[in-house]
Amino acid sequence: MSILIKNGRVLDPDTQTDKVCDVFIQDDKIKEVGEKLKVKAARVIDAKGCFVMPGLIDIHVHLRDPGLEYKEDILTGARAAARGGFTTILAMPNTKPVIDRPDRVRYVHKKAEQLAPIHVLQVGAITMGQKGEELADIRGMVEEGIPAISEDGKSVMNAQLYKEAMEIAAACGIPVLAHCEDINMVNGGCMNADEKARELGLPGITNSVENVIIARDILLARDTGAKLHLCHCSTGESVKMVEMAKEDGIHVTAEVCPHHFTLSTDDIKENDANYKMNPPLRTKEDVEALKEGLKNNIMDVISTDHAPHSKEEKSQSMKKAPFGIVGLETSVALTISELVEPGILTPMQMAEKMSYNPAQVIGSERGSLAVGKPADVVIIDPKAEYIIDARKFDSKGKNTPFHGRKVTGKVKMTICDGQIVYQD
Ligand SMILES: NC(=O)N[C@@H](CC(=O)O)C(=O)O
Ligand SMILES: [Zn+2]
Ligand SMILES: [Zn+2]
Repeated sequence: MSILIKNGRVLDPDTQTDKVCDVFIQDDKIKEVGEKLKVKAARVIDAKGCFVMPGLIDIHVHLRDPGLEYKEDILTGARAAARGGFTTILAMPNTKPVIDRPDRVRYVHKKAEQLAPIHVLQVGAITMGQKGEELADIRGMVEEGIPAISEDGKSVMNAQLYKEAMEIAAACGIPVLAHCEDINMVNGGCMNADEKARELGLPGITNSVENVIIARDILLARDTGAKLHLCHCSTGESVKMVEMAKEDGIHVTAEVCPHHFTLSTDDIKENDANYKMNPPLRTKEDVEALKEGLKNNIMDVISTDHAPHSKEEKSQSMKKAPFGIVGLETSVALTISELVEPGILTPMQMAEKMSYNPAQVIGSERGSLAVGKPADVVIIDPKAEYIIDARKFDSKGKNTPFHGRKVTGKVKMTICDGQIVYQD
């Protein structure tokens, strides 16, 4: 099959292309990029007024498969991703059982190959059962194709064990995706520790809960030479520490999730657990620091931390409900509405943070529209206005604080390996 995407604003960080032109796809590859291409194509798409970017890459997703399929499964999660403009996603290993062995990685990759419209890569856990006691078979899982290791959902609190894992990751050439949370400091907290928490009578989570582990992980990355990627950064201090680490030449990258640059603790509605996630929504000052960090490229990646839960689970009180919100189907709209429209990020920076940079973190050849690359492409109308309706999500998870929010920016089409996998 051949596809000609005409007249879009092509934004490709890899080739530094930002101009209105055409993209010609033949079979599963980018065949030609240029102005007014004279080619015969089976399908011609008019992308006038739209962004044409390399397919988006989300390196932080929870697919809940195996074992928690009532929240999400590989097929529904991958469909939600395609609808959100993503052509590659990384699935975190905090499933049931935990993905801590090669055969468990194989299960996900096999099922994804059979069912998923996009690329699903399984991340391996760091310790057996995420118990923090003994290392998982990291080398075995690398042979099975994991692009990274992570203990996401918690931190490996034993720094010596964690350091050993980082050494293995460094030797294998894969990054460590770090969830930074000192579990001893959480103390039952369920939202940011601030005036609002006192008002609501809820126990708080301080910035230090995150900051102390970020500091530790950066120091261990320096000692081990491991590639450290900091997940869901939420504090102003995290931005400062990442900046310092980069100045020192330490291999560290960092991500910010749309909810952390869109909402602050002030937006929390009383006893609505759709505002409960880990790390929690922080203060306006933190939000400003995250935006500034994204703008000046200290923060490299926008990831969703798509964390689906059932309606029953999220209908519980702020105290009782599990942490996490869905994000695959709202990320593009929030990034455009909150960062691109107000001029904080250029459209090119959006392509960097949602596609090219995440590809670099995991050493993927994707995230590029260079000739010869896999034909993973997303077409986005940056001017389309609509109201987010969680009931229309392909994800099983409807747990979002953004239901009913007016946004700008809509995914019109997602193409993966030359196949149209989503069309608005
Ligand atoms: N972010 C969350 O609030 N929850 C995630 C775990 C995690 O990403 O730490 C989950 O698995 O539900
Ligand atoms: Zn996490
Ligand atoms: Zn997560």
